[in-house]
Amino acid sequence: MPAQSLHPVDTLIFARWIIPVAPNCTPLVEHALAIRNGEICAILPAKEAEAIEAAEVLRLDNHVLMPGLINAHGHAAMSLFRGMADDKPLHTWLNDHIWPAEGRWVDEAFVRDGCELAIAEMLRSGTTTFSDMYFFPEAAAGIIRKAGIRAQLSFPIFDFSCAWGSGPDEYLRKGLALRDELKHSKLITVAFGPHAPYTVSDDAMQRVATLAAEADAAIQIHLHETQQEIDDAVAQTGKRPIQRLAELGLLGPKTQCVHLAALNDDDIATLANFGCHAVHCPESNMKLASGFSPVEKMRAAGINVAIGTDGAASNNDLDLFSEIRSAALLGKVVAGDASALPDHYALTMATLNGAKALGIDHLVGSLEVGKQADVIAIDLSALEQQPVYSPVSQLVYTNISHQVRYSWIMGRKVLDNGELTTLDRRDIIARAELWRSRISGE
Ligand SMILES: CSC[C@H]1O[C@@H](n2cnc3c(O)ncnc32)[C@H](O)[C@@H]1O
Ligand SMILES: [Zn+2]
Repeated sequence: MPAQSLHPVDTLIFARWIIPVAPNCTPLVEHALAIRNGEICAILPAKEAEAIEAAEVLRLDNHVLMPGLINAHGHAAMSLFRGMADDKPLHTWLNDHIWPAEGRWVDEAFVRDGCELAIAEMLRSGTTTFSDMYFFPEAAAGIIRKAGIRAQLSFPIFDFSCAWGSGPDEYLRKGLALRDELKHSKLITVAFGPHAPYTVSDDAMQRVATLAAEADAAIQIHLHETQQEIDDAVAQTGKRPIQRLAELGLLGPKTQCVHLAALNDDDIATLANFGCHAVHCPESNMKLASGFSPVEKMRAAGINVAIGTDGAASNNDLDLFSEIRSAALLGKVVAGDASALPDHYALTMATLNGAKALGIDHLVGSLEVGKQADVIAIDLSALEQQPVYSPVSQLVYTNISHQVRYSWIMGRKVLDNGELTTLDRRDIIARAELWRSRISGE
């Protein structure tokens, strides 16, 4: 597109490198990206871009521009439980610590404050889209709107009562009402969030499958997280959870399967046949000693694999760049092959693959003309990144998240030279400390 036809644009960003992710991660050197009405309207060599008129121009020497990161699984409000129950295996962590604490503390105010803390952390470390599965998703939606971040809200469904509702009937009614309320939202989508095979009955699973198909909605579920989950299921039902979900109609191209840290080759073939997406959470899987996800085998089978942090109570941060690095390193160990999970694939998992998993790859996940301007800028001039042979390598293998300087979501600047523009960092920290002292009984 000739530069003259682009006048005027809202934002014009010159950068040393642009990593578009699609068609690939090969960096464009000394290029510029132009934004108009929240969309990317041009990516062109810097020299040509000088002719473009813009309301705002940024010249980011030694920065790399790339698509905002997509955290495909988490429980944002659990940030307020960060560090509360460490060094325990999943089932002890959940049954003896987290579920009792949630029963005691989680209400709308907890979700609002925890969600705001999580979003602030995610924005500061380069995430522009996240997927959340937690109680009071309406409260999360309010904070998401305030922050200006993009999100998928997977409303929770399980067989038990909680502060948000009495059981599957109420969860489905409230979740569908939220989906209806947000149907015109440009930033939020609403998905079904059946918690896990071991907390949702066959009847509730079937209702989720039917209602999600009717609504053409996505489903996100914790699945095959530990070998114990599978052994218990086989003992109780005679079936592996993936097989049971396949029979109940839960698996399909809109199903996002989180963890998958205990899989055999038949499980992988089933997920691939149904076109399911995988969400890999390497740090949570390691911290809870849940298992190893065979990412390379899933990739070879044609499964789209995205990345998530899980909640900050099992990670213990929401830094997706560090998750990318963990995924790349662990992928090599699990495959027994140093060439497994190469840097460009790890970066794609946290961007375009995340967008595909959440069904929003027509909008975000790569820097392409016509896509929404969800863009981040990372400064590669710090000592810890020198020398820069390859910006993709620096992003994946060095400690980079503190170098995220700018972030735009739908063209709106939400991180400006490292400062949040929509949220008050000090106020968020003060409220987190209040929750800590309340929960600690001080
Ligand atoms: C029903 S809201 C979500 C529910 O999930 C719990 N949770 C957090 N992390 C995990 C995990 O790794 N596996 C299973 N369940 C998890 C969270 O505490 C909420 O109760
Ligand atoms: Zn989870």
